[in-house]
Amino acid sequence: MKHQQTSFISGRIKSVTYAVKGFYLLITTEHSIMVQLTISALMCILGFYLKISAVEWMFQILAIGLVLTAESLNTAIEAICDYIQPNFDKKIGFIKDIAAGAVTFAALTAVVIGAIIYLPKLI
Ligand SMILES: Nc1ncnc2c1ncn2[C@@H]1O[C@H](COP(=O)(O)OP(=O)(O)OP(=O)(O)O)[C@@H](O)[C@H]1O
Repeated sequence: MKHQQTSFISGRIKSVTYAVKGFYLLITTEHSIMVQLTISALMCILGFYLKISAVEWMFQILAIGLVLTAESLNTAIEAICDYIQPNFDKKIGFIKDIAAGAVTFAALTAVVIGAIIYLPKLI
């Protein structure tokens, strides 16, 4: 029982370590993530500058998390596609297109949230 508990805990610690490694890889090697992080940082500076409310911060952070998560999963799907089929393939093209479409859904959501928060303060 004690051994099982130890392996459960060490297994969880290993999983977190791999997840942190993946996070580090995403932010240091993936240009699309770097671009999204830069936009997110600029939005946060704007948020501080215009003193948005706590609820507005929550929505902004949710929108940023949504876009970064979608972009990260899209990157993973692209990597799988490139690994299993490096050559041109119509089905791979379709898979990559719909994965990118998911990012567009997230980005549109973030744009609408951003517009609701900032347009009344800027116009
Ligand atoms: N192996 C392939 N076969 C068919 N079409 C492909 C293939 N690879 C890419 N494509 C097409 O090119 C588009 C862009 O693919 P790519 O992997 O370059 O994505 P990207 O968003 O430009 O990636 P990155 O994050 O590297 O800039 C895909 O959505 C798809 O339409």
